[in-house]
Amino acid sequence: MESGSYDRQRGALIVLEGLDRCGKTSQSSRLVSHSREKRIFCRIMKVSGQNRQCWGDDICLSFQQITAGRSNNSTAFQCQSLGEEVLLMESKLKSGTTLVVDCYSYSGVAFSAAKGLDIEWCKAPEIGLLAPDPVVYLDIPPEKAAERGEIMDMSDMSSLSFK
Ligand SMILES: Cc1cn([C@H]2C[C@H](O)[C@@H](COP(=O)(O)OP(=O)(O)O)O2)c(=O)[nH]c1=O
Repeated sequence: MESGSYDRQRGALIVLEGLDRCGKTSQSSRLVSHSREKRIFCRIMKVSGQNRQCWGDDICLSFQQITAGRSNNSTAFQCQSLGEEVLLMESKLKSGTTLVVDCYSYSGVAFSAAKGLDIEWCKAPEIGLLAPDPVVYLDIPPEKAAERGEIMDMSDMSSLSFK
C-alpha cells in the first residue's frame, strides 16, 4: 500500500483478531488515524454479531459469528445478509478504501469450535467472505485481558480448548 494514494487502487482488507480487551479497538483507531495522515482512505468496520449498528462514518457489518448455543434461525438470518455485506465490502475495497476489521470470521469459528462444535461445520457459513490481506493476531494472556475490565467469565475461558 503506497502513501499518497487517493487513487483508484484497491484498498486493503486488514483484519485484527484476538481476545476481548487485547487492544483491537485501540489499534484499529491508531491504524485508521495513521493511514488518513498518509492520505490513504481507511475505515473501521465493526462486527456486531446479529445486530447492525453504525459508528459515525465507520461501517458496521454483521458477519455470521456462530457461537455454541445460538439457534439455527439466527444463523440463517445472518447468512441471508452475507451477500449484501460482501458486496458492500467489495465496493468499498474496489473504490480504494482500506477496511480495518475488528474481528472477522476467525474468532467466531475458534470460539464455537473450542466449545465443541465441529470446526468444518463452523467454517461452512464463512464461505463467500472476502479473504483478508493481513490478519493481525494480537496475543495477550487471558488473565491480563481480564485485568483490563469486566469482559468474560474466566472460569468459562478455562474450559475452552484452542488448537
Ligand atoms: C492496547 C491497550 C489497551 N488497554 C486498555 C484500553 C481499553 O480500556 C481496554 C481494551 O482495549 P480495546 O482496544 O478496547 O480492546 P479490544 O477491542 O480488543 O476489546 O484495554 C490497555 O490498558 N493497554 C493497552 O496496551
